[in-house]
Order: sequence, then C-alpha cells, then structure tokens
Amino acid sequence: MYHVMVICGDNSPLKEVDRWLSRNGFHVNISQTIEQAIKYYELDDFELLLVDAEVTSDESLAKISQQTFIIFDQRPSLNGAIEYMAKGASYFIPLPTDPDTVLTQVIEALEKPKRSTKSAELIAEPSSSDISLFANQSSSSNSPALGSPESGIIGNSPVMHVLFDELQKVAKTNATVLIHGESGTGKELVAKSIHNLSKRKNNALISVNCAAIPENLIESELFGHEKGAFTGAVSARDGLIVAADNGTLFLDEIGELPLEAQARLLRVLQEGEIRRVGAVTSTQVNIRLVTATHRNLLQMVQKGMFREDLYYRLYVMELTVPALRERGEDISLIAKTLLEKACKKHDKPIPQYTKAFDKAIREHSWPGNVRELENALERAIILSPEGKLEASNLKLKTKDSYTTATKATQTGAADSAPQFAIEGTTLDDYFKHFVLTHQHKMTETQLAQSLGISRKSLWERRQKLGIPRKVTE
Ligand SMILES: Nc1ncnc2c1ncn2[C@@H]1O[C@H](COP(=O)(O)OP(=O)(O)OP(=O)(O)O)[C@@H](O)[C@H]1O
Repeated sequence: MYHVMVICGDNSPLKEVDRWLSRNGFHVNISQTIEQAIKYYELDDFELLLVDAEVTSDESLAKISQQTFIIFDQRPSLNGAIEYMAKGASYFIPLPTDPDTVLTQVIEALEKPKRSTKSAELIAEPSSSDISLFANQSSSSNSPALGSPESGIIGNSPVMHVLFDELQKVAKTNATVLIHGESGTGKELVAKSIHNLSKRKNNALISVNCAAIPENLIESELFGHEKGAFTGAVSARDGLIVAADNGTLFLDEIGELPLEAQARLLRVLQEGEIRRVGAVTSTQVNIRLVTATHRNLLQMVQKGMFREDLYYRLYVMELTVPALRERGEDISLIAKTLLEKACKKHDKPIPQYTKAFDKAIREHSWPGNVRELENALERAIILSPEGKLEASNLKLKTKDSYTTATKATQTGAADSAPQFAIEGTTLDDYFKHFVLTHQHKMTETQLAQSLGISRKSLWERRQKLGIPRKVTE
C-alpha cells in the first residue's frame, strides 16, 4: 500500500483528495503545513506528498525538494507552474480538480523516478486555470530502449520497428515533425520520445492540445497577449510558445487550429519570431515544433480549411504511427502491460492472462486503438471476479455498432439536432452515438455546440469514452 501525505490548510479543496485516495486503497496522512509534516512525521516514510501551493514558501519547498511531490494550486498561473516545476514538483494541478485527474497523476508520479529539477515537461491546455505540468519521463542520457515498457511505447512488431528507426533519426535533428496516426495510437508518446531523444531534452517540452482550447483563446494562449489587447486582458502575458523557448513545442490536433492562429504560427516558423496578440514588436524564439493529427491535412488544404504554406512548413518530416490492428503480436504485449497497470490502479491482484482472453483481444479491430484497449482492460479488471479475467467484461463494441453510426450519416439518417430516441441508453451511450453519427459532417466546434458543451469537454469525453475520431475530412 502506498503512503501519501496531504499538506493543506483547513479550507483547502485538497482535503477532498484524502477521501478519494483512501477509497482507492492509499494510506493518507494530513498535515496543515510543511513544517508540521516534518515535525511529526518521517517524510521518507511517504512515497508521495500532495501539497497545496497556499502553504508553501521558498524555504519550505527547499525542505521537501528531495521528496516526490505534486503541487495543487487554487490560483494557478503559467509562471507559477514553471516555478514549482523548477523547484522539484513532479506535477502541477490546478484546484479544484476531479478524482480521476488526481488518481491518474498520483499513480504516474508514484511510478516515475524522481526527476532532476532541471528538465520539465509541460503539458498545457487552454487557460491558466487549466495547466498541467508533467515530469519529464527520461531525461537521462541513457533513455530506455524504444519498444520496452519503460519507454512508454511498447512494441516489437516490424511496423513499430520502422517507426522507432525513423523516430531515432528524426529526434537528433531540429526538423519540424508531423506525426500522423489514428486517434489513440500513441502520437503523444511519439512526440515525447522525440523530445527525450533530442538535444533539447533538458529544456521544456510543452504540449498543447489544439482541440481542447476554446477557439477565442488559442491565439493568446499560444502567442501571449499585451495588456488591453482584448476584454479581460488585464495584464500582459507570455504565451506557451515562449515557455517552449529552447525546447520543444508539441501541438496535438494541429488540424483544429483556427486559420488566424495558423497565420501567426507560420510567422513563428518562417521568422523565428513571435508577436503577442496586440503587440507591435516581435521577440526571437527558438523552438522545435512537433505536431500531430489524425486528419488528412492535405484534404483540409484542398478544402481551404488549412493553410497550404503552413502545411508544407509542417510536413518536413512525417512519422506515421500504425493502427493497433496492424501491430500483430504487439496487441498481446501491450495488453499484458496495461493490464498490470490497471490492476495496480485498482489495487487488484494480477489475474492470469488466458488464451481465451487473448483471443478476444486479438479478434477485435480496436478502432480507438491503444486508448480503447486501455479502457477495455480497465473495465475487465473492475468487472471480472478477483483473480480471473472474463472476455465478456471487456464490453467490446461489435464492428456493426461503429459502422451503423457511420452509415446513418452517409444515408442522411442522422439529424443535426440531438434526438433522445434510444430507450434505455445512458447519457454516455447517447453522447457516443451522437458524436459517431455526426462527426463525419461536423467540425469539433459544431459538434460541441450541438451538444451544448465546450470543445474542451468534448475532447475530454472523447478520451474518457474512447470515441475514435473520423479518419478523413
Ligand atoms: N505503444 C504503446 N504502448 C503502451 N501504451 C500506449 C502505446 N501507445 C499508446 N499508449 C497509451 O494509449 C493512450 C493514448 O495514447 P496517446 O494519447 O499518445 O494517443 P494519441 O494518438 O495522441 O491520441 P489522440 O489522437 O486522441 O490525441 C495513452 O494512455 C498512452 O499511454
């Protein structure tokens, strides 16, 4: 059992976390200040400290710099996040937060070795209240071999070896890389490996999911803004591109970047200069750009949805991450590792991986790729009796349930207006059905609007429910 120390004041939302973690089998102690924790406990007895930024000071942070700790902040800001990472935090999580985020980050922090404070990887989403910082996975010069479980990208199939070879060659250069692949294939992992194997590995890797940022905020998030540049711009702010200076900027879902922001990005690539929104002068930046998309950008160019000049700037080196169904034996290899991870997460004994279970895994087509496999295995672990794995508990959708949705769109059977038609469906089922039947003719923004949610929520629910995206425009 893991021992975790929560350090926060009486009114902190972090107190909730105690309950969530205890329920999931962690042993949790609480202290009100770092000094109190040091006075009454042996900090080495705790594998992880969860600390509210409110109770920290430079001196107290120095006292825990050798421990593994996560900072939670009720008033998050990009600069604050960078500072905490520099002082040794493994992660930076804005408050309030939800149990899933906390559990995921806690487990990842426990699984990763403590990093040096020099290299930080910053995974950033929309606004300052939505920034997460992640410890760099492998900043040492001897990074784990690609394909091994330690590298994060498990794979030993011929198609993956082709990818690993290309990845290693590309990583050493400063070339812009476009990573292509279906949703859930591991494009983000590939981007991280490029950074970790590059000369920039000791500087920041900043990951931005363009699909998760509201369109009206993208430009100021990426490029920063001057004071008064728009309503709400009460002070000048650097954008995420500046935060990636001398490091790597990973723009996931680049196909979702609005045209205006595409023009600004092009300027950064052409001139190596960045101009904040509302600014008249530019500053130099040195970034390596890695982008990813599941979309056919060339088709988007033909439809006027993506700038041709930017496309050719991005398309210097292309890496294609194969779909899971093309990886043969890798499916079992990945399944076994993910199964262990899910057991650890849910504090369950690792069950026997039977032939019948493997057969079910191998026969499915995995349109949502590794993410779908990850979710299915988690379901199987939760639903199956302890120590046993039942294939039926993977709750796999048949091929028909994916194609029916697609056909409905093609025949025009699907309406643009939401319909609550299917009796007995849960809200998640309805959401999934709606997205699958409409995504072929709607942009992410239109989909989100029809569902009455933000683009970010749409993206998050896609991840949670493992809903694959359309492959082409
Ligand atoms: N080869 C692999 N071995 C182990 N885990 C993997 C592998 N590939 C992907 N994963 C896991 O699958 C999940 C999805 O991966 P990732 O987010 O990198 O995919 P993606 O292609 O970027 O997805 P999207 O297109 O939706 O952004 C992650 O939890 C990742 O850790």
